Amino acid sequence: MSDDLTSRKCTPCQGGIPPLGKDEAEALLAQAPGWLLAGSGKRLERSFLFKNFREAFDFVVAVGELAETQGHHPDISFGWGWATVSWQTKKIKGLHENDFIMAAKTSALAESHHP
Ligand SMILES: C[C@H](O)[C@H](O)[C@H]1CNC2=NC(N)=NC(=O)C2=N1
Repeated sequence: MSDDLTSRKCTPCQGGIPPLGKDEAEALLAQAPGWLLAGSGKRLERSFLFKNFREAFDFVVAVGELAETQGHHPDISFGWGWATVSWQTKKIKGLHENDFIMAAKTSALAESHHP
């Protein structure tokens, strides 16, 4: 991997470290308002509501662009006026602090998409 910060990818995405335990994940959840642990504590999920399809779609595109810049990618489902975003570090089949950072960034994007 390059030294260039702009080209670095999520370190936990390379695997080889343990996922967060339930207690650790629950503690971090306090800093991620609105997010819930799903999949027996292996995923972080939140649903967002929007005024229409376009706003939901634009939000999904913005989260996708964020994912590409960060090298860490969510599972997203969406439809007319809603989107559900799920974060997990797939390489470790569970959660890492990075997922909580991405969740916080996702929430900030949602706020800017329905002012
Ligand atoms: C090489 C590449 O960076 C990795 O495969 C990344 C890509 N994006 C990823 N995203 C997520 N959510 N989990 C991963 O383990 C992951 N791995």
